[in-house]
Amino acid sequence: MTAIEVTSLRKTYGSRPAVAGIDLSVPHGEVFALLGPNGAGKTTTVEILEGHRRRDSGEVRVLGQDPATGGRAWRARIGIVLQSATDAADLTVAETVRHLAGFYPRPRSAAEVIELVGLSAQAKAKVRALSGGQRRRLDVALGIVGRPEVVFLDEPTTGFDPQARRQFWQLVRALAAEGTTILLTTHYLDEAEALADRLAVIAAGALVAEGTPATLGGRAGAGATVEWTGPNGRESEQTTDPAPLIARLTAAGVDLTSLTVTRPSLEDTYLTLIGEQR
Ligand SMILES: Nc1ncnc2c1ncn2[C@@H]1O[C@H](COP(=O)(O)OP(=O)(O)OP(=O)(O)O)[C@@H](O)[C@H]1O
Repeated sequence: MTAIEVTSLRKTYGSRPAVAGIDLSVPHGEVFALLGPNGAGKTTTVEILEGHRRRDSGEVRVLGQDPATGGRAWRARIGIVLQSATDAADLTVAETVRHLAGFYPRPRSAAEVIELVGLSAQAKAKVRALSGGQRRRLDVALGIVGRPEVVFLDEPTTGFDPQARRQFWQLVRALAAEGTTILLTTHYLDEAEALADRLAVIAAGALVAEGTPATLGGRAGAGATVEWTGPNGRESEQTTDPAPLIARLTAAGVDLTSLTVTRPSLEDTYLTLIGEQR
């Protein structure tokens, strides 16, 4: 059974379609990334899946349940990290996590979650005294304390420093290794590439491409650029099959340490896909 199933999802605000017929299918245990420019419809889609927003039409199932009618038991199996930060509160980090843990039937221990998100040194600090990035880590802690089967992460690492981002990636991998299904939105293409088993690009409310990080938008079959230093200086050639060219260059005595083979990055592919929509 799939963890998340979406068919012909539509949502319009006023006369403006935000989600204009999206189909998605995410199997159990997969890390799935939703990419797309500002206003593409990612948050709207995710909030409908979380049961936080009503759809106009289409079918949605999360863990077999329609989120629009999901009850408390279903909600306890879902973890949510919203785009907006946790409300500033007078509680400490540990108190906040413990408080939320009390709403779940089989929560992780507060100390474990605080450790997982790298906030142990701040456990006794008041939430309102945290920095923006620390506050975001607390959001993540609150999203996973209930040991959810599906976690929705909407731009989870916005405001993280590079070290915190890498730490967060480890956390996502650890959750995935435990079999947690993860739906992630991000504007960081390196993050999508590092974490996602599969990804989808949406633009103007429609899905424009779907695939693995290696195959998205025909990336695997895209040509490579081979560059080397020859007798006439720096030279380059585009090819879909670099091996014969490299063999030729080797036979011609080209200095191999000068040789580079580059393929379009995920960001190149993404920008091409988005550009085609404009
Ligand atoms: N509550 C709302 N009322 C009216 N319009 C809305 C509302 N929420 C979102 N929209 C509009 O719907 C469209 C999709 O917004 P959404 O927040 O889903 O995009 P997004 O892909 O998550 O963008 P971002 O990357 O900036 O977070 C946008 O045009 C936005 O202005």
